[in-house]
Parts: sequence; structure tokens; C-alpha cells
Amino acid sequence: MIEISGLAFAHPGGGFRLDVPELAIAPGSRTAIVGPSGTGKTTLLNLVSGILTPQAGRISVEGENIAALSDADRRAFRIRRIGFVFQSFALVEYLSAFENILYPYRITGHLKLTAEVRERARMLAERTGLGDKLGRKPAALSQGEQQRVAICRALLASPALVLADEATGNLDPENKARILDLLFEQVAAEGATLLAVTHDHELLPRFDHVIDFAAYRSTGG
Ligand SMILES: Nc1ncnc2c1ncn2[C@@H]1O[C@H](COP(=O)(O)OP(=O)(O)OP(=O)(O)O)[C@@H](O)[C@H]1O
Repeated sequence: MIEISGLAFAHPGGGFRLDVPELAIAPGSRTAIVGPSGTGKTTLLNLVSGILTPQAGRISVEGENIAALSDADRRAFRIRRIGFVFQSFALVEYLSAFENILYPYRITGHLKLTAEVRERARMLAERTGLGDKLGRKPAALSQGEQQRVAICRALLASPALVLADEATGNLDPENKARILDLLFEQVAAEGATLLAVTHDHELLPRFDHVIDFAAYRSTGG
């Protein structure tokens, strides 16, 4: 599903450099990424999703070298094939929870908003306990509720690859288990692949693989 080779990335401002010589993530697998703060875990998810592009190397997702695609093609690929739960949620403040879940369908011609999609959005919201809060704007939702809106949005288009950056970080134990169940069920039902950054070591036994990210850091680049 994901094959990385010779990846080198540095932020334009300098100071931080990420080198990943080889990394392979099997289709349908559930992989957790752990590692100290600032080691580049979010940077890797941004590279895999094509939000960032590397200075060198190959990042193949479903056989497509996304590092070599044009900006427009990379964006289209991301919208169609990847669901991303951002650490900061990235919700649109003037839209309701329901409209936020549907947002990817609003901003692109690559996805078609149908009655079935709306129904699926409602189903995901029900399953994450948001059913009675769909009319609220993000400011009127708790952090954990905003997190759940972000998760519903990421899963709505049945992505082949789900990237989750601290997806359970703001949740209480009950909701944490519920969200993880949903993420795992989703990837199992769709045959999707899950790559999740987490600081929550209690959750690690639920994953097939754990990557410790400290190994990929190099400084001074
Ligand atoms: N836009 C940017 N410009 C320059 N440096 C950046 C930028 N964004 C992040 N960095 C730096 O890159 C490094 C890696 O950041 P990243 O967010 O990938 O770490 P992380 O492992 O996900 O951390 P955390 O666990 O705290 O979320 C950090 O040192 C950070 O300060």
C-alpha cells in the first residue's frame, strides 16, 4: 500500500530533516507510529498524503508515486483515496458539524454528494455519538466532539488509506475505545490501510505493527 524509498525532506526554513531510507506498509494493515515529540511523525503523514513534497525519494501509495504527481493530481488523489484525521481537527468554523463532515464533497468535483453519502454521514455521526449535535458549529462542540466530527469526515468517502494524527488524543477512555473500534471496523470493512500516530501506548497491542519514529530523525540538515 505504501512504499517509501530514499525519502529526504527538510522544511524550507531548515533545522529539521527527515530521512526514511526504506519503509513498507502492507495493504490492509494497521500500523501505529510512536516517537518523541518533534521527530517528524506529522511530517511523514503530510508527505504520504501529498500535502508536503520531498526533496528526494519515492513515496508510492497504491502503486502511484505521489511525490512525482502535479499539485492538482496529488490533491485529486488525496481526496479520492485518503482520509486524514488532522491533529488540529481542521474544521471549518462557520459550518455545522454535518456540513463539516460533508466538506470534502463540497470543495471538489472529484466526489459526488448523493443521498447515500448524506445517509452514510448520518450513520457515522450516530455511531460516534454525534447524532443530536449535527446542527452545531465547532465552537459549540467539545474538543472530543470536534475530534469525532473530523473522524467522520475522514471516513466518509471510504478511503483506501486512513491517516490519523493523534485521533484519540482528546477523548475520554470510553470514546477512545469507541473511536478506535470505528476506525478498525472501517478499515476492515473497506479493506483499507490504517497509519496512525499515537502517544497512547495502551492502544499499541491493537495494531499489527508499531514503528518507532525516533530512528528516522536526523538533525542539522
Ligand atoms: N512549517 C515548518 N517549518 C519549519 N519547521 C517545521 C515546520 N513544521 C514543523 N516543523 C518542525 O519539524 C519537526 C517535526 O515536526 P512534526 O510535527 O512532524 O513532529 P511530530 O513528531 O509529529 O511531533 P508531535 O508528536 O509533537 O506532534 C519539528 O522540529 C518542528 O518544529
